[in-house]
Amino acid sequence: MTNDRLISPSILAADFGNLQRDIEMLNKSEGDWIHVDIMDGLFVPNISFGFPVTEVAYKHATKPLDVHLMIVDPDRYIKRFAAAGAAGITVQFEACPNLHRTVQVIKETGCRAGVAINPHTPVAMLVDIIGELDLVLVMSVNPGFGGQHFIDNTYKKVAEVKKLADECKPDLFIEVDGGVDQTNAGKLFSVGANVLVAGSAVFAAANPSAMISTLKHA
Ligand SMILES: O=C(CO)[C@H](O)[C@H](O)COP(=O)(O)O
Ligand SMILES: [Co+2]
Repeated sequence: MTNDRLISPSILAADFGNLQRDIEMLNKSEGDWIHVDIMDGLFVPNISFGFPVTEVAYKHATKPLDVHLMIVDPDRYIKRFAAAGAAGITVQFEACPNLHRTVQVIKETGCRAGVAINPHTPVAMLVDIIGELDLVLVMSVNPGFGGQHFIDNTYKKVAEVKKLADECKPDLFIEVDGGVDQTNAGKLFSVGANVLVAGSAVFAAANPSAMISTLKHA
């Protein structure tokens, strides 16, 4: 497995009536992680799901769960998502007034620690914490819903994260989430992303597994 072109399909777009089937499809695909989107109706204007669905995903998955917390005050729930099976936990920069502490709490659980930045948040806000992180997630839509249109300014932001990472954190995972499909995946990898999340592009495809391969080799 190469480490520079990972795909993290989002189960937000899966068929929840057939979640086990969809996760088994992901297990057999070229996907690397399984992205789990947690929305609380406060940080974002939508509610997705919580611990029971995460536990079901963990029960059936043979791949690491990449948990994306779009919730206010995430410190309250980090340990519970770790116990539910997360391999990595990403919090939103905008939801964390004491971000170093939050990152420390994630690391104490043994999970990979990630921070996501919304489309309006400058990459420069991460300068004083990037050395502590395992992953930076550049949101390429405003979080809260699947199936949104990719924001083109993301390419510039990914290149900025890559430049920072080259200076102080060369093994950083640089992930992009929102509106990722076969029209932008290749360019995202070329500007420095090494993990792409895809929900709609995968699960709306006639052959989701083949779409994962298309994105991985874009
Ligand atoms: O975090 C998210 C939304 O806030 C999702 O991970 C993202 O939207 C994936 O869905 P799609 O590929 O359909 O845009
Ligand atoms: Co997400």
